Order: sequence, then C-alpha cells, then structure tokens
Amino acid sequence: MEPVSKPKVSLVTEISREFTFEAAHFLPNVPPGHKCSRVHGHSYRVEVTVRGPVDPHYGWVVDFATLTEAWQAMHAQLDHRLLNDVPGLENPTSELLAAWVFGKLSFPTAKVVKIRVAETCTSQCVVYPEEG
Ligand SMILES: Nc1nc2c(c(=O)[nH]1)N=C([C@H](O)[C@H](O)COP(=O)(O)OP(=O)(O)OP(=O)(O)O)CN2
Ligand SMILES: [Zn+2]
Repeated sequence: MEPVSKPKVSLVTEISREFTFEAAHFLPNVPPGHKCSRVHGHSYRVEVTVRGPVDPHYGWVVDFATLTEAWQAMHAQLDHRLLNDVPGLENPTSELLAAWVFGKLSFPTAKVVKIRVAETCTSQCVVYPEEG
C-alpha cells in the first residue's frame, strides 16, 4: 500500500462535537407581551470546536471523549432545568448561553475556538474568541 504522504501546506486542525440537552427558559428582559417572556422549552444543541496541534503519536488534537468529559458537568447543570435558575444564566438567550459555555471550557493542548448554540432547527448563535 502507498504510504500516506504529508500535505504540502501546513494545516490548521479543528475538531467539533455536538451535545444536546433539554431545558426550559424564559427571557426576562423582552418587551411586554413577547412570547419568550413565558416559560417554554427547547431541545438545545451545543457544538464545541477546539483547535490545536495534531499529537504525532495519537494522530488527534484531543480525544473526542475529552470534549464529552468536559461537557458532562455542564450537562448536569443544564439538562431538565429552568435555565434562569442556573448561576450566570439569569437571562438565558442563546448568545449568553454560548458565552457561558465558552467561559467554562479549557483544554491544556487545544484552544476553544467556537461554541454554537441552537435553540431550534432554524435559530442558532455562534461565539468565537476575539483575535489579538
Ligand atoms: N437573538 C436572539 N433572539 C431570540 C432568542 C435568543 O436567544 N437570541 N431567543 C428567543 C426565544 O428563546 C425563542 O423561544 C426562540 O425563538 P424563535 O427562533 O423565534 O423560535 P420559534 O420556534 O418560536 O420560531 P417561529 O419561527 O417564531 O416559530 C427569541 N429570540
Ligand atoms: Zn426560547
């Protein structure tokens, strides 16, 4: 079999994993009569993306299982909860939830470069660290 040749350009490598949880929320700061002022629920999807060097021995940035391990504590805080009760999520918009998740994740050899939160099939938010 032909050996796998090294690419001629240097590559940036990102890996992602999507997680899900079910939760209720309401948005306390919306205008009077807004439907989201009432408690309702979503099947949330959260995608975590990290970037880093590919470990030459393992051939991966980090084990996908490492992302899952990091997610477990957040899942326990979020799943089947009223998000407004979770410290830091008193106003649980997608934007603030994505920032909350971002603030809770770090890995020794990989950088968190994107968090995507989708409340519905058609609405999502992405946060990135600012460059510089
Ligand atoms: N920028 C944001 N806008 C809204 C957020 C948010 O987090 N950030 N959140 C909501 C509510 O949570 C709402 O439940 C979700 O809104 P929407 O996408 O409108 O969901 P629907 O399924 O109800 O969509 P329809 O097309 O109206 O059926 C609102 N806005
Ligand atoms: Zn909602």
